[in-house]
Amino acid sequence: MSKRPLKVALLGCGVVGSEVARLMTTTADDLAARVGAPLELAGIAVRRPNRARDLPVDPALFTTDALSLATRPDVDVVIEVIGGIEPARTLLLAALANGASVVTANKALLAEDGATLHAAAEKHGADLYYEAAVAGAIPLLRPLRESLVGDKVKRVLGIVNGTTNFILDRMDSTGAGFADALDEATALGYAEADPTADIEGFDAAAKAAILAGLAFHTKVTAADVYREGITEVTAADVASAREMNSVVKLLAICELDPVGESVTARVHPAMLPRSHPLAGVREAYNAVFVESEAAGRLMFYGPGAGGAPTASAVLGDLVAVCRNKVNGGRAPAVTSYADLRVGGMGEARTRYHISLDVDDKAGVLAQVALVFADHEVSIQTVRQSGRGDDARLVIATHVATDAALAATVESLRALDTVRAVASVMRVEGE
Ligand SMILES: NC(=O)C1=CN([C@@H]2O[C@H](COP(=O)(O)OP(=O)(O)OC[C@H]3O[C@@H](n4cnc5c(N)ncnc54)[C@H](OP(=O)(O)O)[C@@H]3O)[C@@H](O)[C@H]2O)C=CC1
Ligand SMILES: N[C@@H](CC=O)C(=O)O
Repeated sequence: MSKRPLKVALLGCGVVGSEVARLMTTTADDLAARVGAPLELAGIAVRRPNRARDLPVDPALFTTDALSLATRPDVDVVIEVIGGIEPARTLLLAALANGASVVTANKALLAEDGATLHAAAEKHGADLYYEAAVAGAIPLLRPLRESLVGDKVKRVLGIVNGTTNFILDRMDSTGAGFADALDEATALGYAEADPTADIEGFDAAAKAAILAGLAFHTKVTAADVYREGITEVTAADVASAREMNSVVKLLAICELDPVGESVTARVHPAMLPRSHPLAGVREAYNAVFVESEAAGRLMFYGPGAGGAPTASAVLGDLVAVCRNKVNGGRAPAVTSYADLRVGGMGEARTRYHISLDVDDKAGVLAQVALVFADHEVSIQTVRQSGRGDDARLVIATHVATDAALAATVESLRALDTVRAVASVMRVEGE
């Protein structure tokens, strides 16, 4: 084993960083054996150095001067688990310019400015690894970057946000309210520092951008991703889904068009039949299907958020970049040669379920059908349940444009036999 310890600067010591610090300390011998050199924590940058932290590390390691720590000449690797765009971007660019390799879990930054970080890593001969940025503990980015690089990926589809999956699962399985379920997800360390990023779909959109870029060898940013969060999903939507033996999930879908010229990436809630494999993904777990030409359909599944699971992915990257330091190598380059057109969602393929609370009278179906015909929107199936005040129609339809959907829903609302439009939900996987 090489005798010189590799020095590691840890930027951030919150939900993820504290588990990284704990595991680096408690598994130091194993990590040293796997790397071929001991790893030494050079310092830990935080905002509040005097905050009580129950960690087996020397309190003298804590500092508020993240920039000095990240650019210390003796630091070999910088781990960034602060989050957000700034100061993280400045710190990582300074660390890379200093020749340090970088491990980060920061999907927001990678999805906004990953190209600049990759260019800096390339220029300074340093590594940039970020397995923890997408789907927590699940090994997914390295399989895309390395294992599948000889294949042609055509589609990536899955659940990539633990917090929203936790909320939707609680609403479905225990009838919990949205706010209570979000509080629970936050207390468990799943949510972002500002949980708006989770519930409005920004976090999943950032992950979709990273996945699409790696899968299709092109540049995709979060701004390219069509995004809807789960704040509009109501208890009625979840109940409608349950009535139809379905669940509501927040999906991220990245697709290469059939001729391979353009890419779409979208994030939105959708109903999935309970028989669909993604419907069984509970709590803060994530699952992602990767469909490629030669391999076919692969499924990646595991804990998508939380301190220890995410720290596992960070430590995997840490060992990889340290091995590269010891052996004088570098990670395989991330390719973005394809320069594909990037767009949002293809509206023509949008399927919806529209649930109507109706008066249980003869003629209601004919009235509803006429509305769809008037707007030139085709009905795929109609299911009727309940009687009297509980009567409900669920109409599966294919809508070409958002305007046609809005006009159809407005006309349905105006019918005297329709008491309420209970939910309008996009559908996948039937
Ligand atoms: N939580 C999760 O399940 C997952 C998180 N991630 C990503 O990991 C990163 C960290 O997340 P998480 O641990 O949950 O976040 P936390 O909010 O729990 O921790 C953030 C840490 O950064 C420190 N910090 C904040 N601002 C500064 C600053 N200006 N200078 C130095 N330190 C600073 C905080 O210091 P102090 O402790 O003093 O407040 C805290 O230790 C984010 O990018 C997140 O998206 C990725 C996958 C899963
Ligand atoms: N807030 C994120 C954390 C992991 O990326 C999530 O809930 O998935």
